[in-house]
Amino acid sequence: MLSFDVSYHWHNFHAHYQAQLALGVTSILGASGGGKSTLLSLLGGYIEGQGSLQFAGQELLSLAPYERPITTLFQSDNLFPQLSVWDNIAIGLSPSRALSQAQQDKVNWALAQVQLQQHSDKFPDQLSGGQAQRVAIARVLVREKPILLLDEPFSALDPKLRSDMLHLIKTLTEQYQWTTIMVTHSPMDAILLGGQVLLVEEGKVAAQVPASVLRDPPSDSPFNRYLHVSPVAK
Ligand SMILES: Nc1ncnc2c1ncn2[C@@H]1O[C@H](COP(=O)(O)OP(=O)(O)OP(=O)(O)O)[C@@H](O)[C@H]1O
Repeated sequence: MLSFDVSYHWHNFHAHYQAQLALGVTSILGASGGGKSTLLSLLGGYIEGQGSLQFAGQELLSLAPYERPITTLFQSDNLFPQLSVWDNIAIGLSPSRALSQAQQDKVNWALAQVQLQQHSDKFPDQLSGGQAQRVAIARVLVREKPILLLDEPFSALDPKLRSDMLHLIKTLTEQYQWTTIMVTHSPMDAILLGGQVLLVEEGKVAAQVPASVLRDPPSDSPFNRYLHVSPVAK
């Protein structure tokens, strides 16, 4: 269980997020400027908030990003351009990339999980956008952190690749029992991933529902405003 009760202030933007997230996937939806990325940055430790952030009984808010049981996957720029695919994954295990045999086996295993064994000697500028994100996912795999934060990681990909990636994240989250939190602008992505959905508005968690509710929200759902569904028309 990941639970948070965190406040953050930036000029006129006053946020106070509260929620409890079970294992599995949670998507974060909400209008632009509502505070989705700010919430993710607070969880990852990239900005400083006040309050409490607990995972499996441990308080995380006072920890630096690298001390938290968290990996973040950004929209792009997840890879080091001067390192090969192999080294980009190896660096998740050791900053020096001097790996034991067991660690090398793990890199190979992660490459196989994302089906990039043939590409291990390539460099990021030789990869497609989807391949680059799969390398970043392989690094998430070897790091073995139980919480994965995704900030619109697949929005630059074409629809087929995007749905492949979402399936991969869904499968890996179930297989490794991660707590995965993804910011997205697409209700369809949230439905595809399943799990829970948070609606973030004006710096608050305005609603938390199972993703399946988005298919046909009840007439009094706060999601209607966001989805542009008129309660009268329903
Ligand atoms: N460190 C910061 N620097 C600049 N703006 C900030 C910062 N922290 C918060 N804000 C403000 O916080 C508000 C929420 O922004 P945030 O990026 O979290 O929203 P969002 O829901 O992710 O939006 P979008 O969907 O457009 O990415 C904005 O008004 C933004 O200007």
